[in-house]
Amino acid sequence: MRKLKLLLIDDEADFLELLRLILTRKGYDVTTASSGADGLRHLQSARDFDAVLTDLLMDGMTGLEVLNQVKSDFPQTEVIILTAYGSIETAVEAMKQGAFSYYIKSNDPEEILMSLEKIKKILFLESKNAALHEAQSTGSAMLESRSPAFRQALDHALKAAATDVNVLLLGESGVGKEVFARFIHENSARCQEIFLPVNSYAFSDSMLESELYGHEKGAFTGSTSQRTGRFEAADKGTLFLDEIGELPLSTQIKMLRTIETREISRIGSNTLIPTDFRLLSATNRSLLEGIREKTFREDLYYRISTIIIEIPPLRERSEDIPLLFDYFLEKAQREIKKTITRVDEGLKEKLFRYTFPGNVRELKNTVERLVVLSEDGVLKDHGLFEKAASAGMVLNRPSVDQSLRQVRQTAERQHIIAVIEHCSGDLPNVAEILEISLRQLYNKLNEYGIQK
Ligand SMILES: Nc1ncnc2c1ncn2[C@@H]1O[C@H](COP(=O)(O)OP(=O)(O)OP(=O)(O)O)[C@@H](O)[C@H]1O
Repeated sequence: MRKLKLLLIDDEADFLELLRLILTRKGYDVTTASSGADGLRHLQSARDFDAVLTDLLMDGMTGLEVLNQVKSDFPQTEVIILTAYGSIETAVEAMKQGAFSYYIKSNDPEEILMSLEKIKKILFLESKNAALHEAQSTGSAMLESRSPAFRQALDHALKAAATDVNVLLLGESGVGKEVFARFIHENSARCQEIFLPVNSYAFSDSMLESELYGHEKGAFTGSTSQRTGRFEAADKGTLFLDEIGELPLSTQIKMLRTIETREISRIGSNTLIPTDFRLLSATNRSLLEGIREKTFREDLYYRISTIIIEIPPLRERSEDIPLLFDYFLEKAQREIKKTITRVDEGLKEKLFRYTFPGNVRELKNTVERLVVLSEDGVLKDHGLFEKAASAGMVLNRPSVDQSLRQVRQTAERQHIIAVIEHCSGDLPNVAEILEISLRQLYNKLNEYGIQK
């Protein structure tokens, strides 16, 4: 855990220096100020002190005034009142006004250390709870599926959750790789511990290493305080590395060692710190191609991919669009606080035939947008798909690396599912519309893995 950052305020220079020495030796990061006004200037410029220790009786601004100012401007910062024996009553009054504790200057300094240890524990629990809350608040998902390929992926995820092995999640952007990672974590023995996502894209190469490994104060320009990295913070829990294909080669080498030894050292330190994390990774790029092009290390690939789970794009499980649509519609109504009483029939048809290049994320965003635009409880398409088409996202537009056969199969599969939905599962009727025999229809259903 990082050092607590303290501000000491006292106009008695000798006592200030003595306390500074004691606390610095105990490993605290200490700043001193000789008056209340000077202290507030430090607070305003640094803004991230964990605790202020202030004398009560000072010329100019008193300790009580400092306390009130801190509590109104920096409510997260705790205040410990330092006082001489004669003014205990005022110190007690300070506690009523929000001080964390008070210390009588003639007593054993051990008392101050105990108060600071308590603050440290509270801060640690708060940060852990915040991370856990963040992890759980986005944890809900719609994992029911009629698609055999998606159900198989889920089944593999559940089996992987029962073990502690490294899992690599593959799939296009927006298919739900992070949703799967959370699902694995929540079904694993580590479910009570932290789930920590890191997106390699979000950081520059140099920042990424410090994000993963942490750093000591002064390890590089700008590192003004010590920082715990994600590998260390994920101890006992699960670390989810998204976009792993984007890792720079230097970080890949370092990571390989970390995965093998389960030890890290912060940048600027040689001390090895053990950490027991479970690693889940994801990418929407071909890592095998990366290996061929020498942008991804083969040894790291084998380390992170004990189990590989491939999540199909939404266009290959379009039978799930109605389920997902209902799920997101319900959610959007709750969040946006609008009630939808009717969905335009034409809209459902269009949604169903659209290929969703942005996958589940795009479906979710589309539904949210339509709920916002809805009037009188009616959900209409508002020309959204025409706009998408004119912007180049033509309905059913295949990606350029697909063969004609693949394009034909995707289109056929979607069309068959749409007609089954239209005929409420009446297969003879479906065969008639498609102008094929019932036997040919059954063959197609088997070929495309469509549930009847
Ligand atoms: N099965 C699902 N149930 C509910 N929401 C889902 C589901 N799958 C995806 N989503 C939603 O779609 C969005 C994208 O999901 P997620 O971030 O997991 O995708 P991803 O594959 O990791 O994307 P990227 O590669 O861009 O990081 C999120 O808002 C997520 O909540």
